[in-house]
Amino acid sequence: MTLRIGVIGTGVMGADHARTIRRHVARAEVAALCDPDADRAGVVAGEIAGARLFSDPLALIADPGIDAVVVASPDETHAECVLACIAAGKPVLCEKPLAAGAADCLRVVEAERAAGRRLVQVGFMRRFDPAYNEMRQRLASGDFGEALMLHCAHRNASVPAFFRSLMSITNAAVHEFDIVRWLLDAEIVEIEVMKPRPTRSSAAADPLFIVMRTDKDQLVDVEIFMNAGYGYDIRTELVCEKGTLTMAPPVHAEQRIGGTQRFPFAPDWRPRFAEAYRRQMQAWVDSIGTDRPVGAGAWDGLVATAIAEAGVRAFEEGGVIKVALPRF
Ligand SMILES: NC(=O)c1ccc[n+]([C@@H]2O[C@H](COP(=O)([O-])OP(=O)(O)OC[C@H]3O[C@@H](n4cnc5c(N)ncnc54)[C@H](O)[C@@H]3O)[C@@H](O)[C@H]2O)c1
Ligand SMILES: O[C@H]1[C@H](O)[C@@H](O)[C@H](O)[C@@H](O)[C@H]1O
Repeated sequence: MTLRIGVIGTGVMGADHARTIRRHVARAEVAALCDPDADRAGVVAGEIAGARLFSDPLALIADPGIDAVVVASPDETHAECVLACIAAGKPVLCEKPLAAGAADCLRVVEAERAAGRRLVQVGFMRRFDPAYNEMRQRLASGDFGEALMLHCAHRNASVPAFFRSLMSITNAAVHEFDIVRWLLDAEIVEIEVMKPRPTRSSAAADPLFIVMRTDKDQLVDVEIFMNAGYGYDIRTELVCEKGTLTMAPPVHAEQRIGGTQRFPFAPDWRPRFAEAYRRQMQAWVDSIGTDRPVGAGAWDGLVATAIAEAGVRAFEEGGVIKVALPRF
């Protein structure tokens, strides 16, 4: 049976997800697209035969011709859409962050628990990235001993148009908050956010330097640089007792020309994580109707946003802030 997916938001990521489903995902089709910007939705619809157009996300979610939903609208719209999916009993793959704040994430966690089954997956696609998976497998092999420290850098060529200053923590670094927990199989317990001299190419506080401690006493640092200029670059180095694991940038064609050797960088995240987006979408589709959920769930979405909120406090107040999580 073909899963009929409705995609909410047809901007950069919604369009990318719709194209990924159409080109690369088996047993699924894009049955509907929704965006208040009819021109944007129309461009994507032009590439996908038979996709119906909606302007109201709640109408798309309620439509009997839709089996499952991808939410790729702005962060502050996620919670309402995901809660409506849970109420309609429809599986939803929601882009990160699960919601703009931890209180809304908690509403989602509670609604899913009340529904009694897993319906929510959060689009922390790095969990499906081949490079991160290899690092995790090698760590699990035991050959490297225990992980002690993790160095991360998250650099964008330029800041996305919709960004406000601390979205570098709530929208960008939230990827590291999730992948660090997944990679180290540990919880982040405290966070500090330092501000070096800011770049002159941005009005916002950029870059930021984040230091976290896990419940296994490991230290993690994350450089977040939203206006790095040269390209999209995600770096990770895991320091263990017996060796290190460094994520190599996926280069498709290393260049040697004019007496130089070049490693080209993509302008944004789509080429870097294309395989992760594809694997994430196929795994989500395949998991629907089974009792084997994949990827990050609503609780993971809540934890990542709770760490982000502690990070925002650390930025504003200075010093080390403990991460507070609700208990059930
Ligand atoms: N996983 C990733 O790597 C990744 C990358 C980029 C963005 N994102 C996330 O994806 C989401 C979308 O980001 P983007 O870069 O595509 O933004 P975008 O601004 O390019 O697109 C957002 C689209 O949503 C539409 N929209 C606004 N309100 C809406 C509503 N209520 N219902 C339906 N559509 C609505 C807008 O008109 C726009 O077309 C964000 O939550 C962002 O954090 C994730
Ligand atoms: O919203 C985007 C997206 O989540 C990317 O994956 C991330 O690397 C960017 O920093 C962020 O701006």
